[in-house]
Amino acid sequence: MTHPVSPRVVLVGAMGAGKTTVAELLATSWGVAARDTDHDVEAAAGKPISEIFVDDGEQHFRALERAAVATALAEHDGVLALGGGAVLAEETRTLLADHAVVFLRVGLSDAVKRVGLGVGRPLLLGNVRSRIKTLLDERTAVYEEVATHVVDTDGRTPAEVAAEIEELLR
Ligand SMILES: Nc1ncnc2c1ncn2[C@@H]1O[C@H](COP(=O)(O)OP(=O)(O)O)[C@@H](O)[C@H]1O
Ligand SMILES: O=C(O)C1=C[C@@H](OP(=O)(O)O)[C@@H](O)[C@H](O)C1
Ligand SMILES: [Mg+2]
Repeated sequence: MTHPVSPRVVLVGAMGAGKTTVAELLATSWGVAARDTDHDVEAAAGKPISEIFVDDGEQHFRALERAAVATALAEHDGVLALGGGAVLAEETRTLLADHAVVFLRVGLSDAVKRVGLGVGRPLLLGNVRSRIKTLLDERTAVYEEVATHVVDTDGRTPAEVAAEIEELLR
């Protein structure tokens, strides 16, 4: 790791992979802080993600997200969860290149079960299943590209996923 401050691990993957949930579990286990770029974006905008999309558009959300990721990578030394689309930005992929990055892999059917109606996730408006399928098809190769480790989450509890990450990074 070439940075004075760096997250112990950065979690990437699709909506419903469990990034936010597993980040909290890992951080608790390690006695460090969990941080989530979605929360940082909401704090910066002063409103929930769904409202940012409606009021300001996805492009504005992505700009706030790029800035939130860059700041968090530079100053957070705990566990960092990204939003599912953060890795679409080339700038973010470049910044991730010298970090420990775990791709939490989730298949279509578990992802659909976990996100429910998709409330709070504006990209899932409409048919949740077909939206997730499209996003998995478009993005899986990108998650693989940025990852230093891959962990399967299908049929496993968040605690099991967190335990595997601890083992991998031990
Ligand atoms: N391994 C898992 N098994 C079952 N449910 C999970 C798992 N991981 C997360 N969840 C649930 O799925 C939903 C989405 O999880 P979340 O952590 O917000 O995912 P992400 O941040 O990757 O979109 C939450 O309700 C969470 O409790
Ligand atoms: O995949 C995406 O483009 C998005 C994922 C969401 O985060 P989670 O992956 O934590 O749900 C959130 O950043 C926003 O709704 C867009
Ligand atoms: Mg999340």
